[in-house]
Amino acid sequence: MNNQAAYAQQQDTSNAVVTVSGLTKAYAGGKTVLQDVALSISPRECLGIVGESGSGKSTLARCILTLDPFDQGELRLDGQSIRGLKRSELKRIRSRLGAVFQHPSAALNPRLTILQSLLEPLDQLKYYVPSFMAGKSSERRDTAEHLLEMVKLPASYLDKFPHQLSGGEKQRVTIARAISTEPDFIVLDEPTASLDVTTQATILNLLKDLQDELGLAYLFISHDLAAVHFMSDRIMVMKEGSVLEHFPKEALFHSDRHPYTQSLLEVFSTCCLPTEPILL
Ligand SMILES: Nc1ncnc2c1ncn2[C@@H]1O[C@H](COP(=O)(O)OP(=O)(O)OP(=O)(O)O)[C@@H](O)[C@H]1O
Repeated sequence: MNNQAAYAQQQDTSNAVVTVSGLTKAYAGGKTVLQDVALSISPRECLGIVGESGSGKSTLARCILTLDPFDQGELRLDGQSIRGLKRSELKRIRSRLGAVFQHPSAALNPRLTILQSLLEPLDQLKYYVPSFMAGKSSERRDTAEHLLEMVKLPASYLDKFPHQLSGGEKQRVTIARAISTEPDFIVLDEPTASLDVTTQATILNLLKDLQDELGLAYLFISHDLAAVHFMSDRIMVMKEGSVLEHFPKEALFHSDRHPYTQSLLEVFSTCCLPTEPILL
């Protein structure tokens, strides 16, 4: 057994919020984009995924979010296999998942106020009262105000439209929306890639604080190796749809890393990392 297989086998998957095994997918008429992918994510844990463009990171995220079908393998969310689930069961499971993507402008309907956008997911769960509002007001506006407070935006933003917010503020709104239904697990697919460096750091810190406060598990996808190192407990490297290696984050800079991982580090340090591996 190689180190990689031994490390994967050490993961305790008994209470994992997400478990993927043997996941394989090809787009219609195209080549295989995911090949025998396996991973698990425990409660309160962050798994970082890195790999060059086109290596299948976002496709994997979409499969885990049940937004894309896959051809082979198994996906378990909160211990339950999604295979053969009824629509109502899938809807309930989906409400336990959150997602934050690269472009907040694309994620927010320009014609809706921040109040309307924020409450879209909760509106779909008709009788659900989030625990953070238990014993408090059941007014929608109060719930939305509380969500904005959690991402450090003032209540006055509720009546604004997305074009009146900066990129970082819009991303805070999408984060507030992602946590509104109290998911256990959130996919963060390049959540800071469209933001300037200072805003990137504040958003990453916010995501870390929310993870601690709410006990969230994350799947964090990024080309920014410093950000992945900062956010993640474990790191998985993907190449051409397969998992190349998988290690605790402390081992990112070890000399026995796969040559491909070392080449990612080299490219990153040349373009983005002049002195220190961690910017935050
Ligand atoms: N809807 C689609 N139809 C067909 N092929 C697709 C589709 N979406 C992605 N692909 C292909 O699947 C492969 C993996 O794409 P994916 O977006 O998952 O990679 P990625 O690692 O997330 O890339 P990036 O870092 O650039 O976001 C690529 O070859 C891409 O062209």
